[in-house]
Amino acid sequence: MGYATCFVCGQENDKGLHIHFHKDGENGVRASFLAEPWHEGWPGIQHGGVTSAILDEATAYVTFFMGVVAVTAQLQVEFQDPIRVGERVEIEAHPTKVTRRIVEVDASIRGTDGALKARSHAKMMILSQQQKEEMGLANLP
Ligand SMILES: CCCCCCCC(=O)SCCNC(=O)CCNC(=O)[C@H](O)C(C)(C)COP(=O)(O)OP(=O)(O)OC[C@H]1O[C@@H](n2cnc3c(N)ncnc32)[C@H](O)[C@@H]1OP(=O)(O)O
Repeated sequence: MGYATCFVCGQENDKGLHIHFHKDGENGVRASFLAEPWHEGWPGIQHGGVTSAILDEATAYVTFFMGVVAVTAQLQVEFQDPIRVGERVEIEAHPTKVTRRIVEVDASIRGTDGALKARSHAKMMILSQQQKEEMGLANLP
């Protein structure tokens, strides 16, 4: 699923996070992740950029499963509680508003006990055929 070389989900990206996202209900997305030592910023704490990349990807998978080619135009992240190295977290995303060109998505990361670690609100812009061509994505559905 997704793209083999993607930094977050690509199974062929040696340096990637290798997160497997799956559909949850009609439009939702779910995944799980274990923070490793090489994902830290401050000692023992997952880097906020890694957290943001995971939220961005979960958001993108909502549109991916909708069958449109979209890019993140806006991503607003709240970091609520540190994600510790060695800690498993659960990731979830779902659409909140769909218009002709923009899909708004809420995503969250929680501990296995359900405690909120981070959440985001994003706007995904659905690309026109011309934009797909300009970005080299014309061969995608
Ligand atoms: C399977 C998973 C694959 C992995 C995917 C990972 C997801 C990603 O991280 S994608 C990479 C990161 N994102 C990007 O690189 C996107 C870079 N940005 C762009 O390419 C462009 O700015 C793009 C396409 C978002 C918008 O460009 P464009 O379509 O020309 O916008 P434009 O025509 O000016 O505006 C259209 C409307 O959207 C609005 N808009 C444009 N940009 C934004 C924005 N950033 N935020 C909010 N609204 C915006 C405009 O205000 C306008 O609204 P209205 O029609 O009401 O006036």
